[in-house]
Amino acid sequence: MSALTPEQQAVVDAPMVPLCVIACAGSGKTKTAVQRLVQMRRKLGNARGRVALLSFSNVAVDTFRKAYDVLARDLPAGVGRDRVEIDTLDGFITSTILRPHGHRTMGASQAAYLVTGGETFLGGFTFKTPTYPMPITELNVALIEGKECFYYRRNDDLELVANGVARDLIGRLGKTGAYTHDLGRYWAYRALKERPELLTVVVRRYPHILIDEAQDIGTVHQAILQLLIDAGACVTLIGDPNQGIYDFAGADGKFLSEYHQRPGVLPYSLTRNFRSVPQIVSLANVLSGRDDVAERAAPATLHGAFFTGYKRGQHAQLITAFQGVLAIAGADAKRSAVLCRGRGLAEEVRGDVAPAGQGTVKVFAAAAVLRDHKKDFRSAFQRVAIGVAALLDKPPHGLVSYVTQPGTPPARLPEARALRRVIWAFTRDPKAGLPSASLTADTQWHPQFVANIKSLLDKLQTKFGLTPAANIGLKLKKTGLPNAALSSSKDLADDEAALLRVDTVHQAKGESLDAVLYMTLKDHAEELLAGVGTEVGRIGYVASTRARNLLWVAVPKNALKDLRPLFVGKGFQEVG
Ligand SMILES: Nc1ncnc2c1ncn2[C@@H]1O[C@H](COP(=O)(O)OP(=O)(O)OP(=O)(O)O)[C@@H](O)[C@H]1O
Repeated sequence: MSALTPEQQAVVDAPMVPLCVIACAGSGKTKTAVQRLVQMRRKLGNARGRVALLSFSNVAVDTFRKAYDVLARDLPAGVGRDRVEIDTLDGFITSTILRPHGHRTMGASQAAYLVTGGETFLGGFTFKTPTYPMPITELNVALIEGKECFYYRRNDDLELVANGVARDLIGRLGKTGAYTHDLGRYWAYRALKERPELLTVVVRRYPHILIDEAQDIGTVHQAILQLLIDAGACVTLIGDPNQGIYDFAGADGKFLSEYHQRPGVLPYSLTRNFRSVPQIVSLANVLSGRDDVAERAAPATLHGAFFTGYKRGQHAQLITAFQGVLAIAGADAKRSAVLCRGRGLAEEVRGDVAPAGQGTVKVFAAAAVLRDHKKDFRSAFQRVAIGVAALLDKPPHGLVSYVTQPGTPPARLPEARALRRVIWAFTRDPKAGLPSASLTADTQWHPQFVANIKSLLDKLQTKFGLTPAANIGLKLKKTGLPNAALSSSKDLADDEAALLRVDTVHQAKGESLDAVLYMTLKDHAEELLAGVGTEVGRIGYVASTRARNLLWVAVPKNALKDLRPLFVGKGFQEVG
């Protein structure tokens, strides 16, 4: 494992008191938190009491558990290395408070159990709204300055439910022992608040609690933590307030950002970004008003932050262009993504995504399979265009999309139509162009392909002035091709199925991606450019900071004129 930086080490070695660690994107919070856990365990020796390391997603918990298993092997014998609890915050609340003790507060005769909405008996648990009755699974709780507040969501708005009505309904359901995700936290809070002896037991068992991604702590979580803190728990928070994207759940990041103001809490910060190239770290600094440092040097391949326009309903053209650039930037399509602010847009875009390959020769090999096996000439052509662009030295921006999409090419690419004809001819011709997928891939298909693609590249140079890339020999290596007919290769069939992933930003939280295409509507882009003051701004910030090498922000074409100066002002370059 790589060495810790001095600022990471300072967090790990800090005294055994509550810490507030404010960290930038890509700063290695995971590594720091798990090393801190090991160090705490080491310092505690055989003392009774467990240390809890809590986060918000199962993926994060899994990563923590694996890392702890490895690191804990170095703990000296006799140290209570098993006295740790690694879980989600909700998992911890459920297993330590709600399941064993919740039923008493709920007035139930059996242990508390989760309901998710499909249970038939829930039909009797609804609340009135101005339109139609809502099921109790839609009822949410917040605790604002110690006061309970009940609400449900209608589209993007929060609608309040009268306290008396909500309490009555929750109480009735509670008597059956059932709780929903949201109500589970509420009952756990009430159990701790109403039974001081229970609070004492929990704090004695968990005197130290570390919380990662602490910007996501919601209001009921906060109230539970406050009770634990008041009863003597030593709580450390690690997170990035600029990545708080659960405002709607009452998590506005303030609990984290103001935590250091409390007496006895020591402030720490992590300011070195290990994930992104310097250009993307600079952009993140401009957006967040921070001054973080890029640990990585700029690579020789295409990288940085770009913006471009797209026509509504024509996502395919944009995504094809992005895929063309992925190959040029050496980004792995499987570790890249198209990200959207909301689920609706993600679904709309998902319908349009073209297949992605891996490595330039594989792009062509997959094209041959698509043509000969699936008779899908269009996709084969698209693949060939992507592959050809990847073999050129600085291909003109937008080359792939202008070659593959019908329509008038721009003035700066007058040759796009003629190029289209040449690449089509190559795609269709198994003799002088893309060899047949029925040939043995490594011994027959590959040599013929290399000869034909080289003569295509010669033609592109003499006719269109397009120069082949310098490392062409390397790019045309046959690595990964099987000693069997191409069309029988399972690997390639899998590649064909592999789509460039389209997700919401929320789904990509915590990830590192080679390249990100953040697909926006005008207001999403405006808020991204305005910084991290709003939730949509922070969603844009999270999307941008997932990118290791390449970030494209796409806006509807009709918004481009208004937004161009703003993008340029923040340091983005325009695609093409
Ligand atoms: N000291 C270090 N030396 C080298 N690489 C490191 C170091 N610390 C962290 N990293 C690497 O930095 C990358 C980012 O780390 P991580 O995913 O934990 O970031 P993060 O702080 O959780 O980011 P975000 O909040 O943006 O999701 C990982 O690839 C990790 O291995």
